[in-house]
Amino acid sequence: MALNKETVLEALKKAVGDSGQDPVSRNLVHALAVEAGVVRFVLEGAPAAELQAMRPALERAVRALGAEQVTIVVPAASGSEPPKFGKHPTPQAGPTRVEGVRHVIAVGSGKGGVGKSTVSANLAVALSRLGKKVGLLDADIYGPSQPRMMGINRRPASPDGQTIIPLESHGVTLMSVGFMLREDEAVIWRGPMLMGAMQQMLNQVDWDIHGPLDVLIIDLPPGTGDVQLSLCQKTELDGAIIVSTPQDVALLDARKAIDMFRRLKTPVLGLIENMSTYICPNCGHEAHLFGHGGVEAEAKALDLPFLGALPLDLDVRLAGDAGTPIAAGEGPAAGAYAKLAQDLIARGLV
Ligand SMILES: Nc1ncnc2c1ncn2[C@@H]1O[C@H](COP(=O)(O)OP(=O)(O)OP(=O)(O)O)[C@@H](O)[C@H]1O
Repeated sequence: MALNKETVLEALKKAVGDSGQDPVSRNLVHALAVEAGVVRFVLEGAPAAELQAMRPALERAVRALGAEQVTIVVPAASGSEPPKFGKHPTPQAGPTRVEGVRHVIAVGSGKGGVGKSTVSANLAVALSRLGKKVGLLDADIYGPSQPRMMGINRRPASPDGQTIIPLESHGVTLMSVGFMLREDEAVIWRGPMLMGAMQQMLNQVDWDIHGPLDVLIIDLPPGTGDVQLSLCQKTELDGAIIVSTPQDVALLDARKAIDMFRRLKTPVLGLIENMSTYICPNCGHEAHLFGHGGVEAEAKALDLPFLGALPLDLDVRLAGDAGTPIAAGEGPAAGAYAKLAQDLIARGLV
């Protein structure tokens, strides 16, 4: 059966049995996105325990349609009174600096699922291991994955109801839009509220709670939407790093993202090729599942730095799913991230 929004919604309707109770009719399914075998949506509007209970059946139903990756975001349950989050943006003349942060680097991609969040998390951890003070802001509103990848998901405290105290994981100061979502806050998915939420995450979070950060890495949503626009216009960025796989279809979208950053006068610091080579763990044979070298060639053509190639490695996914980025350990993938981090430092970007 085809994989598209209609077939996904049909499958979700039938996934939990009783048609009167199906999550689509109950309006629990929000921000559904279906793209190249990847299905994402937010499940909210009922008690978190109930949503968590129905999640496996929904995932199974979508996978049965042939989806390769299914991301179902159930907003974190609220603890004590949370900081007020998601408001209209306050007017601001031009781009402002993020206080307590020396460098701000956005990590973007044209296409979804190319590993932008994986690269952001691992780069943050690798830089931290090299002694840098690192912050990571997960601004991927359509599928915040840092709570899972960094192995932490709870609502940050706000002693005064204004300042948001970021969390800490694997030596990285962390804030995710995923920490802040509650059942009644779907409004932040829309234009002006979204800009307000971005402003809050940059300006209300106490980023330098443990001293000034050397770098804040921002994990953007894929594509060229409101978040990117708002960020580039309102925040002084050092630049953006673009992650792509070597496939033509991913490169095509990467080009669009680069074009957007250039038009917004945000320097593109370089390109990273993810899922570059695959070494068979059994026989050592090297294969190029998504092609090879395409991103380096693209960087050359666009006269941009090529920052490195990262292997396709099952352990990278397993580590991300388990909440400890591979860069926190040892081995070839961790080494590749350490090299990337060293290179950014050598270029004076961090
Ligand atoms: N080099 C790699 N080797 C193996 N698996 C990888 C690699 N990079 C990413 N992955 C896996 O691919 C999937 C997608 O990665 P990730 O979520 O980082 O992509 P993304 O570009 O941030 O996606 P999104 O569009 O959802 O924001 C994840 O399951 C991740 O663990």
